[in-house]
Amino acid sequence: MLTRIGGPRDLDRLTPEQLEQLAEEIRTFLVDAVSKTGGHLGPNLGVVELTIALHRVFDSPKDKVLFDTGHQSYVHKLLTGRQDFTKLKSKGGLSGYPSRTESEHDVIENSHASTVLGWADGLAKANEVLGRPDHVVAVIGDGALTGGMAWEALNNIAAAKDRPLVIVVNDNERSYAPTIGGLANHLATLRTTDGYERFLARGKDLLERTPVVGRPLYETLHGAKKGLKDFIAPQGMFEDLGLKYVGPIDGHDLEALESALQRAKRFGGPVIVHCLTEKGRGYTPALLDEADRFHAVGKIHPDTGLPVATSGLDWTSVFGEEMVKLGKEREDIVAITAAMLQPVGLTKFEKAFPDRIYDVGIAEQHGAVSAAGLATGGLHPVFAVYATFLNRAFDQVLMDVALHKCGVTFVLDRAGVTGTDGASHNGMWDMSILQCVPTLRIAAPRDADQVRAQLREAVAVDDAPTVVRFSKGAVGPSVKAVGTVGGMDVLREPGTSRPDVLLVSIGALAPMCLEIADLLDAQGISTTVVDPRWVKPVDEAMAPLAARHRVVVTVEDNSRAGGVGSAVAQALRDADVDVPLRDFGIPPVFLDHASRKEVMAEIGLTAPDIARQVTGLVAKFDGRYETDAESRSVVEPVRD
Ligand SMILES: Cc1ncc(C[n+]2csc(CCOP(=O)(O)OP(=O)(O)O)c2C)c(N)n1
Ligand SMILES: CC(=O)[C@@H](O)[C@H](O)COP(=O)(O)O
Ligand SMILES: [Mg+2]
Repeated sequence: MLTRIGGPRDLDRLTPEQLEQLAEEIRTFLVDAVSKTGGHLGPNLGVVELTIALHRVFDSPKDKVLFDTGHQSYVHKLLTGRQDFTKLKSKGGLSGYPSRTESEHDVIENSHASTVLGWADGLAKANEVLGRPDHVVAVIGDGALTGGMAWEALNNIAAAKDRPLVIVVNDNERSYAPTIGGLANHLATLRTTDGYERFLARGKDLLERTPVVGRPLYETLHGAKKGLKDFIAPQGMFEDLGLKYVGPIDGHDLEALESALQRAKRFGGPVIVHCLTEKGRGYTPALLDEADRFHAVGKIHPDTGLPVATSGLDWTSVFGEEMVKLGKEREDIVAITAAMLQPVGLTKFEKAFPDRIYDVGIAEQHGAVSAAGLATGGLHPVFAVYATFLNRAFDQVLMDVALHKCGVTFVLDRAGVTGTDGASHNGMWDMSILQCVPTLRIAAPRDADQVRAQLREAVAVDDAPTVVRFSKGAVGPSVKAVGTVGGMDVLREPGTSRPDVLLVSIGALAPMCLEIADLLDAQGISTTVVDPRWVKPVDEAMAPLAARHRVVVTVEDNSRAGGVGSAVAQALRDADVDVPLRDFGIPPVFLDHASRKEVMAEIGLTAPDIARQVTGLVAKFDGRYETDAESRSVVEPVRD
């Protein structure tokens, strides 16, 4: 059945039995395909019937079918002519999210949550201004609904009672973990609405059979029905906003879904269709996964759901383990997650200190502001969040945390190129946007030992924000310092008092920088490799050290635009050290999905690429030195 679907209109001729068969085939396909490639298996298993119904009731691409976060758009892809999942999330294969270059049916490409309603509001307004009778349908998860932007949009959408817009709430009661907060509770009461209806029906029947008092009592109660309903199932929130509410609908009942979506389509104004779905539906290993219902899996055995390959020690675990130790040592340390407890490594901390961890939902801005409150209240919050998701909380870091001198530590996981989740997931902006936050300090640990050490240094700062940022996946080899200069670690001495290159190695790129030094050495070029550890502010010893070299090279897993390289260059200028500097990093472009290794090669962040360019650079400058040679090296030996 599935292979006969080349586009949404092929769904129209299917009988109810064939639609059920199609749903079954899609689930089988998803488990089979995604177990081979990895991806968002759980979320997509939960939206099979919903996506089929959406594409039967609405006419994409004329009607716009939008997905929040986009990780649950695999079924949409299958129904819109894309059924080769063999290279899902790999270079040259399908993106794990909607992609305009893939299909005219795709609109929102970024994977940052809670934006779909804003998009929908804009598109609906455009239809209105341009007189287009087309529909806009926005699918938003209960998790994404915990993001503030969703409510900013709802507030605007509700203001236009006659502007058609269909909002489908895909309510599976989970982000990764069960969704938190007042909204989740509200949605939960709505789920009991049909229980409420049964309660009313029973009550009416009983009262009508009760002689004398029954009827008048029923009339009184019926009059109180609105109040009663709001009490038992307060769906008033949406209706009070001026939004028509349809639901709750069984999100796996194709007939019920189509009927509700047809009603919504005809409504002629903003309408919410509240669908109850099951994340991981139809696949037992996902349903049994209490942590996150196989929200995002790697390659797994399809029959057991067990990972095909076990990964070694990863950055996230090193952080998580150290947090538990810190939690035992300091009662003032609390943790914050934005709906990603397990992915950011706080599961053990939560088990050890259940009263000292806060899951704020997908609400990074609130996470940052509440951290300012926690710090002002005498605690030291550690907000663990993916680097790319902190972008949206920049103003809160600047104006709430830093301006008020709050001791808050932001731990940025997935910093640098992550690759397979595409452009919006790379943690490539943090060391640029945070450069301009006064008093904020940034640590970029190079290995597990440095994560532990720098996390401790960070939580020791109680009057300014600190940031500790590290990569995705397995942590690299331990890289020992051979000396120190100022607060910086020397990873390789040049072996001469007249070294050619000062190579500034940032964070996890230390092994690559040592490889660059080896390649330069083979060319007869001497190199000092230094790891600043704290990249913001630039260490005071950097400029004098640079002055003792012919050229300076910085290498970072962050955008070149306003990154550490720019900051070092500025520090040299401020110190009147006029040594040629080349900064290597991520170009300020959106990077197509591919493996991290492939992306790093594409952007030239590899040892051979950089060594080749540095060789040319050294040859270009005739060796003019800023300072006369001093007999003694400025490197302090590491005392064991
Ligand atoms: C701003 C932002 N923060 C965090 C994430 C990570 N993330 C991706 S999907 C997800 C959960 C989404 O839950 P929901 O909207 O209910 O969709 P479901 O997976 O349940 O279908 C989270 C937290 C994100 N994509 N964007
Ligand atoms: C869609 C989303 O934002 C997350 O699910 C993300 O894809 C997970 O990324 P990791 O696989 O790096 O944890
Ligand atoms: Mg959900």
